Amino acid sequence: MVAASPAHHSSGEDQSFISVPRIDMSLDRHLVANRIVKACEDYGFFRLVNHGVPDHIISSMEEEVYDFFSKPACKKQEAGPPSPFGYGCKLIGLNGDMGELEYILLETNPMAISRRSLVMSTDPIKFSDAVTGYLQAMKDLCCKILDHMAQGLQLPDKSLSCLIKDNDNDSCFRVNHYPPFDGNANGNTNNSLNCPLVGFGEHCDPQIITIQRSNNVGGLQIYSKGNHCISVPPHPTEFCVFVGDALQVLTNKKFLSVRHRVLANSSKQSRISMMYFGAPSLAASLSSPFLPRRYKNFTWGEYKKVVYYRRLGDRRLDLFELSENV
Ligand SMILES: C=C1C[C@]23C[C@@]1(O)CC[C@H]2[C@@]12CC[C@H](O)[C@@](C)(C(=O)O1)[C@H]2[C@@H]3C(=O)O
Ligand SMILES: O=C(O)CCC(=O)C(=O)O
Ligand SMILES: [Fe+2]
Repeated sequence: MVAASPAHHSSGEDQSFISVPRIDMSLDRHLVANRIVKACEDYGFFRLVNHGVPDHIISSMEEEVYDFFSKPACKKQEAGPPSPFGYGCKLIGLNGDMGELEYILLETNPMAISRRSLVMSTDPIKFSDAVTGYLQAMKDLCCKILDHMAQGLQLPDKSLSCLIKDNDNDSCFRVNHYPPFDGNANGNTNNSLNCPLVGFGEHCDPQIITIQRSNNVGGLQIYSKGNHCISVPPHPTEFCVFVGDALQVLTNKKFLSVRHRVLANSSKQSRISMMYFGAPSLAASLSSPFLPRRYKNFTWGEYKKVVYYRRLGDRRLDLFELSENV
């Protein structure tokens, strides 16, 4: 059991009543661009409606996900351990972080997906079609969001989305399953203080942006600039967008990556989340057009190496900051 002791909370109370920005992508382009920029400046996070992703793309992907997670443990383990891709249970990354979840982490290139499908499903073609379809929709949506951001930030057209369109982009895809919480059946004897159980510990995503979709079960919390903890209600048709570390660097801190976590015991139902992490190629420089520069010069590949040697909750970007008077 992974209980969140008060020492792990970087925030005070849960400000559940604060509502996070909700952006309607079908509105006027200029309005959407400005709202996205404002949401990223204020929260590093927003919810997206009228995003244009067809229902059948989402439902085919979800069907495969439910099929996979309902297999017996020994079958799922054939797709693991994660290195970092593959099936994992409770252990997150290589440095001892634990959570109350199981997950699959996948590459996004179609060749890798079809290879992995062989161990993920008894119908590998159906599995790989569903994943490829979902990932293409996420890539398109990611580029659309980044184009709006570039417009709102008055950057050259496509200057952010070209990082994701690059054939060598390093985007990845994670599906998390937080099993239903049952205090007794889990042998959960040390939770008598009613401590929240951590499904996925507090962290920032390292990439440019993350596009998340969850089923209708809650648990996600984000930390606002003032370090207030905000519970994000689940929604069956919306996506959530998170600013990641790479975008913090590219915008020279105009946007800050959003710290977030998932509590596992807020419901007796299974929670599923599907996370598309949009990342540039390993060779891409993260240098910002905004001056004066707050970060050293480094590539996504250099940053990623640091990420994988660190603990989940570490503030990894601090290592790349330029001191104020340089
Ligand atoms: C503990 C870790 C897991 C992680 C790599 C890391 O060393 C630190 C960042 C973690 C994270 C968080 C966001 C994504 O879920 C993820 C895939 C990523 O890119 O960075 C995970 C990594 C992982 O699970 O391997
Ligand atoms: O399950 C969620 O909604 C968030 C998971 C998460 O933060 C991650 O996979 O990086
Ligand atoms: Fe995350």
